[in-house]
Amino acid sequence: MGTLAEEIFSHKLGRPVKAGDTVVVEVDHVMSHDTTTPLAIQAFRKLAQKNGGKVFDRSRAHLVFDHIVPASTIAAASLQREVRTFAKEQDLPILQEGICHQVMPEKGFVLPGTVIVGADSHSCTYGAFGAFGTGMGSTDIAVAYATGRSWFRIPETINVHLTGTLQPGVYAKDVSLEIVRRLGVDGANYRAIEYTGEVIERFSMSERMTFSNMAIEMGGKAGLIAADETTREWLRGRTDKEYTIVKAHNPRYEQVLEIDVTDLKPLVACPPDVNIVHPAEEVENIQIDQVFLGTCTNGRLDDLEIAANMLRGRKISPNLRMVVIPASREIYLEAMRRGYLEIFAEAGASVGTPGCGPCIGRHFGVLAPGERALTTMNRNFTGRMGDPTAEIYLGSPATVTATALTGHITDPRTILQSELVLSEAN
Ligand SMILES: CC(C)[C@H](C(=O)O)[C@@H](O)C(=O)O
Ligand code: SF4
Repeated sequence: MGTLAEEIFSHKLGRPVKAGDTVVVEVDHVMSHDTTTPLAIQAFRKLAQKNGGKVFDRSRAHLVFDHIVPASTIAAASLQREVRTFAKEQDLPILQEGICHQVMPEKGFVLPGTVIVGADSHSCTYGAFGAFGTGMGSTDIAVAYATGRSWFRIPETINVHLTGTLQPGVYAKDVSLEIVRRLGVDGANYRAIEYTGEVIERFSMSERMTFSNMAIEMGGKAGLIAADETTREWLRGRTDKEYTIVKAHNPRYEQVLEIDVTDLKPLVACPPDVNIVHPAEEVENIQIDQVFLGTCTNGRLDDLEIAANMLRGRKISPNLRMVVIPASREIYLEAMRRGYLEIFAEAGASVGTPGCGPCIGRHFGVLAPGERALTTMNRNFTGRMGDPTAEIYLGSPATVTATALTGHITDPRTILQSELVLSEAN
């Protein structure tokens, strides 16, 4: 009997546990990336001596290069060389084919009922698969690499229950922003968020990942969605491992937030916090210097498809730049086959290699003082994309693309209205 978080931990431990319990669990997978692995290595070297200096299980430890790839500075290149040396010592591959949170599921490492820890705050994305995924600091990750175990205080759960039907032009990202608006940036501190309801059930894995990904923007430890046939279908061909679909049973939630999505409009989060959310139509006069379509929140094939359908045969506004970065190589290749990359390039966008891109301002697409960006990212913190006086606005791929066409924040419904793309995209 319990919430999805309680059920996952009970399943892992083979005994019933509940929120508030502190447990030590054998983790299923451990992940760190190019910017967090160097620190983890330092801690690991101290900790792992008695293990013969080896990671607990080569098949469950994952080094991903995604944040600054290919390296853009000498400092980044040097740190990456350090990680490569470590990877050789440990006989571990380096996964350099996209954003960690996209690549981990694609490789079949994220399975329902499992526990996954990552040295990145958006490791909560794995919750979309009914896995307890959470971010940890590099030292905790070093412990997990050395021992294969982590300790957890099982979190209380906030249930976000979504009903109704989305209007054309309104997407999973808009609903996610509405949830942050209602709960606030610390409304789920140390809690798990469990997303339920007919809207979630209808959503694809990609859309579900957008929700789970943004749980941390409310302080959430995890953003859980019970696995179902949609999950099974997505995982088919990606793993031959057995897994158990764990569900909540008579859960006792700390709080329930019900949202009927029917009247929601396209939304934009304004700087400097993700919960400063306004309907796009109310902030339409804001001029934008750069739009960015990508990241672990919205850099997947369906996101690119929405943008490609809107940009086909058109040019972006001469007053801004557009950067498009597919979240993984798999997505990049499929987008290429479908002709999306060609549409982006012909429209005037810069298409980048899979990875985090401009998301943390350390690769390319950096903002100058006072510039404004509208992006599909999950965070709009001050200074994140470059100069601290630059401003970051967040929206759906459709809102970002509509804005690319006009040069100022634009409600995508004004562009989509007369188009077939409306019915295709929803
Ligand atoms: C660089 C990394 C530690 C960071 C995180 O943990 O989230 C980044 O991915 C981010 O999105 O801000
Ligand atoms: S895409 Fe952005 S939010 Fe996601 S892991 Fe990379 S830097 Fe973090």
